[in-house]
Amino acid sequence: MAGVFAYESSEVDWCEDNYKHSENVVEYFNTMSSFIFFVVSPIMLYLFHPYARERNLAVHLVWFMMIFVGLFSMYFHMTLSYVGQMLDEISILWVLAIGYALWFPRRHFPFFVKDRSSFSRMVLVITIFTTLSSFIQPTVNAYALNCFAIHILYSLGLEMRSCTDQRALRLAQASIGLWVLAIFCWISDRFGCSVWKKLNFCYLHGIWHILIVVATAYGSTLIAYLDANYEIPHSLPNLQYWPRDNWALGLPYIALKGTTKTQKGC
Ligand SMILES: CCCCCCCC/C=C\CCCCCCCC(=O)N[C@@H](CO)[C@H](O)/C=C/CCCCCCCCCCCCC
Ligand SMILES: [Ca+2]
Ligand SMILES: [Zn+2]
Repeated sequence: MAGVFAYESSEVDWCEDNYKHSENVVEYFNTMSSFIFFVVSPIMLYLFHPYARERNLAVHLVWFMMIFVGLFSMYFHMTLSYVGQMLDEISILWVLAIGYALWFPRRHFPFFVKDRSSFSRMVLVITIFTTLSSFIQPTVNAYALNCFAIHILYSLGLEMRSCTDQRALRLAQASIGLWVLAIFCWISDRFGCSVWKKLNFCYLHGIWHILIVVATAYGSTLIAYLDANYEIPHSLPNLQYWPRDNWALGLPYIALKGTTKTQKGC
């Protein structure tokens, strides 16, 4: 039993050299780069607040859970233990489940689902089942999680087809661009390690951490914005950037401008 907590008890070992900078931390850069979760999550909790107050305070669960994803990611890379890997992957699964339950567009619900509460209950049952199944073959979990990302991109593509809102379109391009870069780093670290070792650059998984957190900040704001246009159009949702609206590298958020119904472009 204690073996599942043992250092390097996970079958996964990322490209970064083990114990290079510390005898207690297996992958130092991968562990430290997970700190980005603790920086971005509180800011996103703050930026999501006006939208969450209007729509549903449960929205805060997404970025609240992301703090735990960061914590478990740090623990995983510090130990490369089996428990660390499972906590890291299962926490990502639950963030995705919360995102689906909150934001999956009502008009795309399966025919037998009548409202969002039934849909959320269905997501809960599937997530519990998937959590239990994740212990059967832990090495395939990460690939299965990435398939959810592909489904999110597909659903976003469908939504954006009829969108004429330039800010939303720009945010979609940025989110997808960041996700593509992130997934390139993740796959390259997994399968191209020998090449990166020759180049003496084994930090791609750490870079993935940074890119995927920013992609999630961009992507979740865009999804929430599309949701706000359908669910709370009277609050006139508007996309802005923090800390300054004209700063292209800021974090996006939804500003609510009022209470009059208007026709939007998405
Ligand atoms: C309509 C549905 C809306 C759902 C939106 C919810 C979006 C947030 C979902 C997930 C957060 C991703 C957190 C990533 C944590 C990375 C930790 C990590 O690096 N773990 C690795 C091991 O250390 C592990 O191998 C990684 C496994 C793969 C994880 C795949 C995550 C999918 C990310 C989905 C991102 C959506 C971006 C949207 C872009 C338009
Ligand atoms: Ca390693
Ligand atoms: Zn990681």
